[in-house]
Amino acid sequence: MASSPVGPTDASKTPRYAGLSTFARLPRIEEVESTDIAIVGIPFDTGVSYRPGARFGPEHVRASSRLLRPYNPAQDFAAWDTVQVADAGDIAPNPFNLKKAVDEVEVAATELGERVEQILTIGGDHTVAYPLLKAINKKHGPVAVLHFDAHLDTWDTYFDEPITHGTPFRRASEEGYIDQTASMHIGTRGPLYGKGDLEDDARLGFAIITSEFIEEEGVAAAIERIRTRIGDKPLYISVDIDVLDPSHAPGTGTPEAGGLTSRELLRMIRALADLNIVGADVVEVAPAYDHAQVTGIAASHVVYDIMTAMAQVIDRSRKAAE
Ligand SMILES: N=C(N)NCCCC(=O)O
Ligand SMILES: [Zn+2]
Ligand SMILES: [Zn+2]
Repeated sequence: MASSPVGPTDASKTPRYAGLSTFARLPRIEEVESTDIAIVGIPFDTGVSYRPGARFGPEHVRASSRLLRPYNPAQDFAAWDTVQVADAGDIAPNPFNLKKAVDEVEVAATELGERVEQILTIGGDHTVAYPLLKAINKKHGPVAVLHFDAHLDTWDTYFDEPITHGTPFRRASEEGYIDQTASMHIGTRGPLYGKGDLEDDARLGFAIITSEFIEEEGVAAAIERIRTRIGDKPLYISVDIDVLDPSHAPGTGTPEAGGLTSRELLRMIRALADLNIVGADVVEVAPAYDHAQVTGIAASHVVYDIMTAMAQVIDRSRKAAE
């Protein structure tokens, strides 16, 4: 872009607790000439199987993101100096009809994707990953999905319904949006419906790094496996905040004991900054069960580190084109 990017409201001039909420107090998309990375909320939770409330996730993550600062030392990168990041507001799909809702998300994400380089979504329940992958498929073809979650989310139906927050990656795999040789779940744990769940999941193209593996072998070993499987394939990152232990993320709809720490999750995300990231979502923040923004802050930092990694991807490709 010609002019330098518009950054967030200056916290040394306007206190960070003042003003309307955008992610990290960044400008709204209408306020800038062109946008490289759009942060967009999807307040939606009609797909949940247990505790509702993820429809209030986007506003909670935005409110919990006010303390973020411009320079990310963990990636040695200042995203907002380099690319234009803006808050694109919310995609607000039909709350009463799941089929209509996923179609609306797909259309809105496709349109937004034509205007910006990358979209980083704040959910919303995990249902939204299905239409988001459908939209990204039109731009990039099948993508490697790196899915951080306590759950597989490759189940078939609930109450005979195919579109739910427990089924997005099965639908996406069946419809050909994911690269079945390069996709993975990270942080999986907890009870399943049966052993067949794992067989179905493998058939749908996912490898698994369990929460237990990370405890036993360590984060470095997990990173090594992720990098080997994904390589330079176009990469979509989907983070269900329930991948974190409930002590790190109580504010979510289907919590499972024995999860990751926020430190482990952030370290894995930072290690992916040189991969070919093409899109991401952070979902399942349900503020009614949160306390002191514990979950909101964890989610806002996950968004921040993914955003920084995305900005590095854009910066690299611009430098290579020069
Ligand atoms: N995507 C999330 N968070 N949860 C899926 C759990 C589906 C179930 O109740 O079996
Ligand atoms: Zn989950
Ligand atoms: Zn999930």
